Amino acid sequence: MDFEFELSQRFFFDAAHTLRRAHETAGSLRVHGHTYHGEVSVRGRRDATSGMVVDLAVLRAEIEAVRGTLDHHLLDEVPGLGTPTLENLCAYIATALRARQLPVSAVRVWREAGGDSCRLVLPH
Ligand SMILES: Nc1nc2c(c(=O)[nH]1)N=C([C@H](O)[C@H](O)COP(=O)(O)OP(=O)(O)OP(=O)(O)O)CN2
Ligand SMILES: [Zn+2]
Repeated sequence: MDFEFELSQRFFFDAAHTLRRAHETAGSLRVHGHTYHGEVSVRGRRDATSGMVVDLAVLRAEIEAVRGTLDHHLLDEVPGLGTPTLENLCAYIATALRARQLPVSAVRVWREAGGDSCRLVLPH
């Protein structure tokens, strides 16, 4: 049976942002930081020889390259991110990893402190 698998790798990054919003505006407008947690999932079938969808070392290396554009950055200034919301962070990470030829199926970004979480699911 040729099963289809979903493989996931977690990571985190620390970054600053501001957020212009209609609600609770004061705190969000000042530059401040968060620890963001991320989880990237890739979907596919096993390679007959390696038994892998993709080597986790490759997935980790590609994530690290994208993580480096976010960690210890002011997210407002990251090219291609847009307003630094959880949704845009998910889309940014998914787009960057798909551009690196990874079969991304989902990206989740969350902040432990406030319990905020967002998950982007990409179509098959
Ligand atoms: N749809 C979305 N709504 C909101 C988002 C988002 O990403 N997508 N983000 C925020 C805020 O960033 C979030 O509530 C945290 O508040 P913030 O002002 O950024 O920082 P705080 O220090 O108040 O947050 P902590 O949770 O205390 O770290 C709101 N809405
Ligand atoms: Zn914030």
